[in-house]
Amino acid sequence: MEAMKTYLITGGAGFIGSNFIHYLRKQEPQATIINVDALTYAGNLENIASMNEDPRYHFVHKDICDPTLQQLFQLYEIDVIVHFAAESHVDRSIEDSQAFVTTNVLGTVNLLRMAKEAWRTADGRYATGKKFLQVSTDEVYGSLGATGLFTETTPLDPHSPYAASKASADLFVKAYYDTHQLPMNITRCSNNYGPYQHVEKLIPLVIQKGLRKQAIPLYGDGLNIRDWLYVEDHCQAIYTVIHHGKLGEIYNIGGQNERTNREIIKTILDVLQRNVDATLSESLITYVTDRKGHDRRYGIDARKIQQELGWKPATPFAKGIEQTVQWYIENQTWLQNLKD
Ligand SMILES: NC(=O)c1ccc[n+]([C@@H]2O[C@H](COP(=O)([O-])OP(=O)(O)OC[C@H]3O[C@@H](n4cnc5c(N)ncnc54)[C@H](O)[C@@H]3O)[C@@H](O)[C@H]2O)c1
Ligand SMILES: Cc1cn([C@H]2C[C@H](O)[C@@H](COP(=O)(O)OP(=O)(O)O[C@H]3O[C@H](C)C(=O)[C@H](O)[C@H]3O)O2)c(=O)[nH]c1=O
Repeated sequence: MEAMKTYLITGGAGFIGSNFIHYLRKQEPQATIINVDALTYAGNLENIASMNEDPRYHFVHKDICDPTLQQLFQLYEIDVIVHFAAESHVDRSIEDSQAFVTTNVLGTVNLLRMAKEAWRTADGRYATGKKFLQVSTDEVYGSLGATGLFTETTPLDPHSPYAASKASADLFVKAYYDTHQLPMNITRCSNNYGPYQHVEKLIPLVIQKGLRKQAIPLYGDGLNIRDWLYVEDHCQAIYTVIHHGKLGEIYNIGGQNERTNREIIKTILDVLQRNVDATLSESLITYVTDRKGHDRRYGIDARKIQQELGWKPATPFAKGIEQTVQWYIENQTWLQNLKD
């Protein structure tokens, strides 16, 4: 039987990190889970409140740039680092990119240095079972035209400061593998949706505005395309890569579910009309000035993870969006309690 693992999760109070902690606990009831989160505006302890009584769960309120995090490697025999913590919102990175460089680049390098120090043995090798999992994004590849998909060998061509900071972090993770053989994988996923996502992001924003009958801002011509994946499917993909991913490899993750932003908004309004208010109308959609440098289309070729590791998305979009809208309807106080 495999020994119980100890996981260091960064950013576990955010959207995907908190969903991952719930997913991991279901898969491994005995695993030790350490959640390091600085609780920025995007971190919310309510997302993981159900873990509070769990004796094998430990919350550490710290910044990933803090060098004293090294102490955690003395306190615990950490096996896997799942690195979610990041400044994650493109619009904020356009306003001011400093925090993106600090957290996404310098914070990642701090973690890589600590993992190398803690995990490397005197002969320069690493014990089996150690892994640094860098949770990255398809935005590092830039933007697609009308055809084609991002593969793992698509050249990096980030456009927003957010994407540039994630691409830079990915390159440091790769450099630690190439130079120090630090055991790692990088995953690059498309747009996620589901419970606990901050209202600054398109899908929760549309649900909130719809519930309040307020104008829904749609950037540019509304025809930019994203490839949407239900967050639990992303969590399952990450878990699969942790356990079966070949060291040093990059895996794209996506839902084969491309939609225009206009289509996404209409779908959500349709769910709200059926469940909450039959009078809601598309007239709430308000075209606003486009995002600067707005990537036109993302589309993921996920054949590598599907064929080599056997992962595929389990949640059809119609089902995922219905249960997501339902979750926000039932958790409106969660929406109101968010920090700006
Ligand atoms: N949201 C998406 O659609 C998507 C898609 C692909 C990849 N990703 C990547 O997944 C990861 C998680 O994204 P998300 O949408 O859950 O983000 P999020 O903004 O919801 O959560 C980020 C979390 O990181 C924490 N954090 C931020 N700076 C920190 C610091 N310096 N030290 C410690 N903690 C810090 C925040 O408090 C928060 O809990 C990110 O790395 C992001 O790049 C996101
Ligand atoms: C907030 C908002 C967004 N939009 C548009 C802009 C995008 O074309 C699309 C989705 O925007 P959002 O900011 O929700 O997500 P992306 O910019 O695609 O980035 C997201 O997906 C990737 C993979 C990550 O890696 C990011 O962390 C994550 O935030 O809707 C609007 O039209 N109006 C709005 O008010």
